Amino acid sequence: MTVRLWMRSEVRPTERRAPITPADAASLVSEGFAVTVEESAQRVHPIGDYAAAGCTVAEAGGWVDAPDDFVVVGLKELPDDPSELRHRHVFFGHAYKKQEGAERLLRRFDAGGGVLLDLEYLTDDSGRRLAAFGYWAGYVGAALAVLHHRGALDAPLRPTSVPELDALLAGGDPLSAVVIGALGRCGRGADRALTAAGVTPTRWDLAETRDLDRPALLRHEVLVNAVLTSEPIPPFLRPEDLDEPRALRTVCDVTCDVGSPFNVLPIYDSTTSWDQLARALREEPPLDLIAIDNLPSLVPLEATDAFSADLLPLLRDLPRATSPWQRAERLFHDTVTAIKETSR
Ligand SMILES: NC(=O)c1ccc[n+]([C@@H]2O[C@H](COP(=O)([O-])OP(=O)(O)OC[C@H]3O[C@@H](n4cnc5c(N)ncnc54)[C@H](O)[C@@H]3O)[C@@H](O)[C@H]2O)c1
Repeated sequence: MTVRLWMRSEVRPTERRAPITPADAASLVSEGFAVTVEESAQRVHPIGDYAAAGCTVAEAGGWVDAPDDFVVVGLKELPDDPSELRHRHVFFGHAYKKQEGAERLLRRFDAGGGVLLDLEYLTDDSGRRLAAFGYWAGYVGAALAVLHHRGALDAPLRPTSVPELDALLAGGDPLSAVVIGALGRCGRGADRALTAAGVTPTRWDLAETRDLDRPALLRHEVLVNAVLTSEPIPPFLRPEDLDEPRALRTVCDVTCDVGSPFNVLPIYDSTTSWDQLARALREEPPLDLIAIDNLPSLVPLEATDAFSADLLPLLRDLPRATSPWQRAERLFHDTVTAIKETSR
């Protein structure tokens, strides 16, 4: 049976990324998938490239009326309507950590008989995520940290590209930087930006933070935090550490776990944004924080291409319902069941 995919347009006007590139859509079409792509005013790849790849073009928001067997693929949130969701949807639902609106979203699926196959929970057998934007998030986070530190960046930020950022990073004054979570996706991306800036960072991962040396951390001018932890660990910096002697002037928290019990940087209480890039945590000596939670959207082309390359093999496996898809579906059903039981 032909698997029919429907790539929807994103609701957020600043979201230029897409989960599937035209080239990867062409591969799917050549392998027997039917791929429909909605028009979008802001998507980084033009709709004509998808049409040329053999995709059917539909108007923005048309997925709502698509036949039941379509698998609807997107990245970020769905619009508030319809109230009942009857398709299988692949996107980042942000629905399993008690986020705002999570229960309402899951109830919409339950009411319509649809299923959320959450991109964040497509994992291999060891629990590692298979499709993620981390590399370019870390790259952009470190690039913003360096450029802000050098006074070379003005808000509001606008989507740009890696060659443009590389050019801005090249040739500035040397600085000292530490990346924590250096071996992960974001950490490796941060390393790339720092290298482009002529900086060889101190690279810390699990082994180097086991016996945390905070004074050593504070001796760096720039900190890029890129850890992913699923258990509470001692914070890397606490508010009182900021009043110790320090060279540290700029913190970029790529992890952005503000408000979570796993937060390793409980030195701030709200994120920054494209409009307000940085916030002062201390005045004398200064210490600025960057904590932007949609970093990869700032390099939409590179982020889209990398993500689609991750997602393509998973989409190919969709008809066979391989274990990542089974786990994602089980998580959805288990969570919906738990919600219904607690509200009984
Ligand atoms: N701000 C954004 O726009 C954005 C975008 C994508 C990802 N993220 C976030 O960035 C974080 C990292 O994501 P990732 O894909 O790079 O994860 P990852 O799993 O690839 O890497 C995380 C790294 O952190 C390390 N780590 C874990 N605990 C540590 C500790 N106590 N000390 C030092 N290192 C430790 C791990 O060993 C690993 O190398 C996640 O929280 C993710 O949600 C943010």
